[in-house]
Amino acid sequence: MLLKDILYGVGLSAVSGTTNTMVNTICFDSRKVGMDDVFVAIKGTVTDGHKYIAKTVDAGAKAIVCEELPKNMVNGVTYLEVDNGAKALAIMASNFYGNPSKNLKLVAVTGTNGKTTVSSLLYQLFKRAGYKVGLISTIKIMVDDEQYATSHTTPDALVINKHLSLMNDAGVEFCFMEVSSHGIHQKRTEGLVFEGAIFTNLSHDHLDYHKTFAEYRDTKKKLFDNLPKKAFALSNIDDKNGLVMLQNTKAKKYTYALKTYADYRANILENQFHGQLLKIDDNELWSKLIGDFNAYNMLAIYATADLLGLEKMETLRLLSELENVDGRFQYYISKEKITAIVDYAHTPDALKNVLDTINALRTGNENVITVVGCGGDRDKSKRPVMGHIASEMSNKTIFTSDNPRTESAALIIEEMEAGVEPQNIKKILSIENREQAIKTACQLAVGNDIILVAGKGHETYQETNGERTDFDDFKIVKELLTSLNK
Ligand SMILES: CC(=O)N[C@H]1[C@@H](OP(=O)(O)OP(=O)(O)OC[C@H]2O[C@@H](n3ccc(=O)[nH]c3=O)[C@H](O)[C@@H]2O)O[C@H](CO)[C@@H](O)[C@@H]1O[C@H](C)C(=O)N[C@@H](C)C(=O)N[C@H](CCC(=O)O)C(=O)O
Ligand SMILES: Nc1ncnc2c1ncn2[C@@H]1O[C@H](COP(=O)(O)OP(=O)(O)OP(=O)(O)O)[C@@H](O)[C@H]1O
Ligand SMILES: N[C@H](CCC[C@H](N)C(=O)O)C(=O)O
Ligand SMILES: [Mg+2]
Repeated sequence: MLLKDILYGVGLSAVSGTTNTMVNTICFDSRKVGMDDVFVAIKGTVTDGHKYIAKTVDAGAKAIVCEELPKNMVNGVTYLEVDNGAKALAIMASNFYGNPSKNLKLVAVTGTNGKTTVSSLLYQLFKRAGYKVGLISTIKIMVDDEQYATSHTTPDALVINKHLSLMNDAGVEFCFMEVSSHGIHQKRTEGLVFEGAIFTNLSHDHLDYHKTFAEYRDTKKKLFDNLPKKAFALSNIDDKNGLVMLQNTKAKKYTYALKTYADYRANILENQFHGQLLKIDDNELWSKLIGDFNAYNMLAIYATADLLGLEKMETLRLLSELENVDGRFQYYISKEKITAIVDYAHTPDALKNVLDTINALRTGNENVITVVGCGGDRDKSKRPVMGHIASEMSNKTIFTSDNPRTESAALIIEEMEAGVEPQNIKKILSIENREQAIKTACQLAVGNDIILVAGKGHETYQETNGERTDFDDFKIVKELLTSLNK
């Protein structure tokens, strides 16, 4: 493709060389640069792409996009100076793939919890309504029925646009995508044209990366600030930051809530283990997904379907058919009626919500046994808080490992233990090996007890020192209960 076409809409502050030249592809990692590529230098959290410019020229790069022109420029190579490398990359990626977000209705879902649930269920609902649909989520990318693996909740701009372009080829009309705060901050979604954006909620997470809660909130808000006028901005105003998200947006504003007046409202009429009865817009609806948090998710989906033009009664009918997303309140009931629940709750708020939901469903003296850990190389400040919540809200808690990455699992567990209040200390155990921890929970459980295995949900690995070994909470807990003949 012609370099000048890739650069359309990228503000250039200095140019050396010609842009009227063909380039092969766009690259932002020097280790992957090949002949005739354009390399975009990005300042990252670990290193700075600008350090590798000379290397990429040696590897055959035909053009360099950077925030400061290097002192030594090689003849025949085009150097382009931009304000922000990450932003330039996103716009270039969009141009390179033919601005695919313009050819479908792209809806962003942001918030601390519920992004995967809301976007995956919207995908399911629109599929059931007969449309061709796309999904970009933590679990997978779907180009209608075609599945692709993914490594990020919000992938880099090249991956996003490549898959959106595949969606264009497949005739996809609607695409639902998770937009994480890392994604917004690193400008992975810059240059995308959104039809609308949904805010689910905001609570404690990623304070290692964003430093303060205000910065974390303002990063999420940017998604709404940048929406076009014709888009919709849909926000949960029961959340105390719900209105903040809408403050400066040009888009059409819509609200949803369970507890206060809003454009879209719902009530929970009945809550059972197998589902809940909701009232949305004066119509009753049976949802297979339980818990107050899923009432919010259902309402967000209903509102979005309405804003995208689906017929309300049809939406209500389809909502009642939706199935749980993998690893989100996924449960198994054993022979002895022990219920094992696997849930991706990896933030204090999610853990509290799941335990609230479980505790509200208890009918007798059954025990709740929670197995939980916290990820390594991620927000450390959530560890004691999650330790406190688990031990306070369960009869027995087993702290264990959850992707320790480069940290010591034992030290992470100690940080969780630090949050346990004196009266709860006798309720906790710490077993570093996650399989052993789950096994102990299974051994302790008797008929009607509930085992919650939290934090990894759909994940099928355990990551230690950069190595991933197979690990699947749901499979393991089910196998253990069976082998223990429970
Ligand atoms: C902290 C973080 O988000 N890091 C992301 C970031 O990497 P980075 O800033 O560390 O990059 P870096 O290593 O400093 O390198 C800077 C630049 O130099 C380049 N480089 C580097 C080395 C070299 O030899 N040559 C070279 O050119 C790199 O390609 C990069 O362009 O940019 C990379 C490319 O897009 C991402 O893959 C990487 O995600 C890492 C792996 C990650 O774990 N991210 C997680 C925390 C994340 O993004 N999570 C959110 C979900 C959060 C949620 O659930 O809410 C997500 O959206 O997935
Ligand atoms: N609307 C919600 N409000 C609060 N908690 C929720 C909500 N929806 C789901 N949860 C809880 O949070 C967990 C994670 O949900 P989900 O995977 O949908 O969130 P996410 O925002 O995609 O997370 P991530 O940031 O890791 O991608 C669930 O397993 C459940 O415990
Ligand atoms: N999207 C979340 C996933 C956390 C899941 C947990 N199992 C872990 O590995 O920490 C994050 O990047 O913080
Ligand atoms: Mg997600």
